[in-house]
This record gives sequence, structure tokens and C-alpha cells, in this order.
Amino acid sequence: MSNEKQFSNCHVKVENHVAYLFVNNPPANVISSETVSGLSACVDYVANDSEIKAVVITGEGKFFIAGADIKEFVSAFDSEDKGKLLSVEAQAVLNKIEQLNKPVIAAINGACLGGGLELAMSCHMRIAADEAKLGQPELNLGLIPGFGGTQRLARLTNKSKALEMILTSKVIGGKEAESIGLVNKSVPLVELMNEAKQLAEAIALKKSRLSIAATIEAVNKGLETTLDEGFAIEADLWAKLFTTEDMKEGVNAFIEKREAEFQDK
Ligand SMILES: C/C=C/C(=O)SCCNC(=O)CCNC(=O)[C@H](O)C(C)(C)COP(=O)(O)OP(=O)(O)OC[C@H]1O[C@@H](n2cnc3c(N)ncnc32)[C@H](O)[C@@H]1OP(=O)(O)O
Repeated sequence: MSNEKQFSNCHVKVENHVAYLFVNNPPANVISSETVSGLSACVDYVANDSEIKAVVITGEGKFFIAGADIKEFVSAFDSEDKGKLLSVEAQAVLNKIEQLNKPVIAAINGACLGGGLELAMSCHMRIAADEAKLGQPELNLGLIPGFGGTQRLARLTNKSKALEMILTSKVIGGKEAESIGLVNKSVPLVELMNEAKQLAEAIALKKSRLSIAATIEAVNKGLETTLDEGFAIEADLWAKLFTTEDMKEGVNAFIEKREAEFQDK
């Protein structure tokens, strides 16, 4: 791999236009304040590097991310303001991941709990190891999910499944997560990174950057508005793509019975 970049509690390696972002805060890769800053810088880096067309986020070692740093909560005891700051700052980074105009795939290699699942849910797609453990156990701490989990879990699965998982702190494996639509696919741990790489490369190496970005924008914005507004957003983005070199190339390639070679223009 080339292009390795180090940030606080995470690092990025780039290969074949795919950035592999490793969260690295041993032993459990928890999301401490330092991890939030590191992730924010890391996401800015992958957003601004024009070589990168897709991103895979995973955890270094045996954990994906075991949640927010519970030990840091002690210093915010009895302070609503400090509690709010922890939530709002982490939510902002996760929103930045969700709004990235490059597809982000979470490769869930182990414990993916609390803030870890919230980060995974902010990604555009998720591949889990069968052996992974996914859950929102915050009620065990007398809390609720605070990095977007109460909102994204219900949207990704459904209201009753989200309430069941959050209210019981139930932890589920990769296969069950797949069966409720929480992850796209669950595979044995040994196959996880290859599966994530294949998915990332199927997009990064085959599609135009312009239609990738437009797809993410249409789906993200559409889920935040009415269906009619969503159709209008889609029509505008579709029309803009009509003026691109890549659209001409895609259509000509079809007619000439060859594979399109997009230039991201
Ligand atoms: C808004 C967001 C809120 C949240 O995210 S709240 C946090 C939600 N997450 C959790 O409640 C998970 C808590 N952790 C666990 O349940 C377990 O751990 C695991 C299932 C993840 C792993 O269990 P095992 O394999 O037996 O390892 P181990 O000895 O429990 O953990 C290894 C070290 O990691 C520390 N650790 C684990 N999770 C956290 C955490 N979330 N915050 C701070 N430290 C954590 C432990 O304390 C320990 O450390 P040491 O070796 O020094 O005893």
C-alpha cells in the first residue's frame, strides 16, 4: 500500500483509489475526544485527496469500535453542557462521513457497540464479519445513544427493531444484522477485508466520480425531505450529468459495445 497518513488515533492507507481508514485507539478503539479530532482530520483528508474515490473504515486489531470512551464520561458527570458537547462534536464528524461525496463502507471486524455502531451507521454501506457484535448498549449506562443512534437505527431498520435493540441493549451478530437490514452483507471474518475491497473497487474503478457523488447526494437529500422534493432533486442532478464528458462516454461505450472509460469530467 502507498500514501500512508497518520492522524490522532487513526491512519489512512490508499490503494487503487480506495482509502482504508483504520481506527487505532487500543485496546478497544473507543471514540475518545482525541479520536473525534483524529477522525475529523482523517475525513477531511480523504474528502480533499482527488486520487481517493471510495473509503473503507475498519478497526485495527480485534475490535471495530467499542463505543464512546466511557472513562471520559466521568469528567463530564453532573454537567449537561459537557455531555452535550461530547454528543454534538461526535455527531458533526459522523454527519461529515455521511455527507462525503465518496462512498464510505464500514468493514465491521469485531465489537461495534454504542458510538461504534453509530459511526458504522453514518457510513453509506456496511459489511460485517459474522463474528462481529453490534448493539446500542447505552441504556446499561443510564444513557441513550448520543452520536445519532436513536435516529439512524430506526431509519436503517425500522422503528420497532430500533426500539427493541436500544431499550434491551441486545447485541447481535453479523448474520442477524444482515437479516434486519442493518448491514449490507455478513461474511466470515477472514473474508471481510476482501469483501469490502471488492465492493469499494467495484465503484471506485468502474464508475464516474460525478455520478457517484450525484447518487449519494440524491439519496441523502431525498431521505431528508418529501417524496416530491426528492424527485425534483433527482431530476436536477440527472439533468446536470447530461452535460458531462462521462455521460457521453458511457452512452457511446454502450452503443459501441465496449466498457466505458470514465475521466471524472
Ligand atoms: C454516545 C455514545 C455512547 C457510547 O458509545 S457508550 C459506550 C457503549 N459501549 C459499551 O458499553 C461497550 C463496553 N465494552 C464492553 O462491553 C466490552 O469491553 C467489549 C464487549 C467491547 C469487549 O469485551 P472483552 O473482550 O471482554 O474486553 P474488555 O476487557 O471488556 O475490554 C478491553 C479493554 O477495553 C476497555 N473498554 C472497552 N470498551 C470501552 C469503552 N466503551 N470505553 C472505555 N473503555 C472501554 C475495557 O475497560 C478494557 O480496558 P482494561 O483492559 O484497562 O480493563
